Amino acid sequence: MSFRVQPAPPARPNRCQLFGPGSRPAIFEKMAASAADVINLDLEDSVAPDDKEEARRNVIAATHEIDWGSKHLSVRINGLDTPWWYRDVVELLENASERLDQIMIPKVGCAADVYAVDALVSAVEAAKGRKKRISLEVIIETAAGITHVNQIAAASPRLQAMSIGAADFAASMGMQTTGIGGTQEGYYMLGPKEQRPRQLDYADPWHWAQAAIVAACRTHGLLPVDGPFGDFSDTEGFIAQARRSATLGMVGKWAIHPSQVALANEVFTPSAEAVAEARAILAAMEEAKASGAGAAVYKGRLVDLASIRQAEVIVRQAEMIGAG
Ligand SMILES: CC(C)(COP(=O)(O)OP(=O)(O)OC[C@H]1O[C@@H](n2cnc3c(N)ncnc32)[C@H](O)[C@@H]1OP(=O)(O)O)[C@@H](O)C(=O)NCCC(=O)NCCSC(=O)C[C@H](O)C(=O)O
Ligand SMILES: [Mg+2]
Repeated sequence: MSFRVQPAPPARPNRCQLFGPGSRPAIFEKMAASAADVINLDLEDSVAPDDKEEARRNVIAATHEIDWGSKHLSVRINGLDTPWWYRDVVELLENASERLDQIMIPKVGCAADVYAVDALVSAVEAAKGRKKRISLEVIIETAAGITHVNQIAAASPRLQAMSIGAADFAASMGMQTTGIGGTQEGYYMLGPKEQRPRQLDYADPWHWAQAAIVAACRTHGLLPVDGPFGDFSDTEGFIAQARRSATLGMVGKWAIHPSQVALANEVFTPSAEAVAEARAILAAMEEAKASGAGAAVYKGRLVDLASIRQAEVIVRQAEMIGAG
């Protein structure tokens, strides 16, 4: 391993990020009452251009008036290619309460995008004497964003999390789909000619980008998060996508409808069985170490020092969520 020890990500639960339009204050209390670990009040793409100013006012008021409990309260600002983003930052940090935890930056294409927002946040934070240091989250949802994912992950000490935005990512990459996340019907493999017609084997078009995001996040100590799954009537599809993301190392997933919150929490909370197995592996490795061995056999399979690191991931996640 490099002499640079891999930094740990922020020790806070991030199993589900529930989104809601800033232009729809009627649902804010329901968002606050949800089981989501993170709340994303949106000023960007779920808010129509004519509603941008009112949405900003609604969100600022919500930081004063609503009890968000222990949730991580985040506001998605408009993209840096719009006339709104700088006023989003200035008015939020001049007027929102200290309850605001985070600003989410959409469509980040390079480290300089993060630097620009960090500079403006730092200036207004200092000018207003805000006590709580605002964290940042970025969305990787463009060709430029995935190309520069590593420099983006290292772009600011405020950065805590990085999400993939499947809808804009597909548009930016020119992917032939209007689906938001999950299985894409045109992305499949066929078996050998003589075995046809066989069921189609659907490959995963998001895998490479998700893995690149996880690698950049783990290298720089950020939380890697899967973004939206648009068809909120497709419970199985959501769970399948979330399980793939969890297996790749992501810590959570967005919910764009309240029905998705419990699904994300279930997938990203290690099961009691998984935690028990991880603890048993750690115990087996303790015995092996006591006898001077670096490797051991557990239930007929090899466990060694790498198994300790794998098991510790599961136990740490469970303990942080209070599930283990
Ligand atoms: C998707 C929705 C527009 C659906 O809203 P609605 O038709 O009201 O849903 P329901 O009738 O099923 O509502 C059932 C009850 O749930 C409440 N509700 C609805 N939405 C939310 C919510 N987000 N949080 C909490 N509660 C919610 C309703 O009020 C009903 O309550 P009750 O009457 O008391 O039973 C809507 O869900 C919505 O707007 N979702 C968020 C959309 C959003 O924020 N999109 C932006 C993120 S995704 C994106 O931007 C793409 C990404 O950037 C990328 O590029 O990939
Ligand atoms: Mg988007």
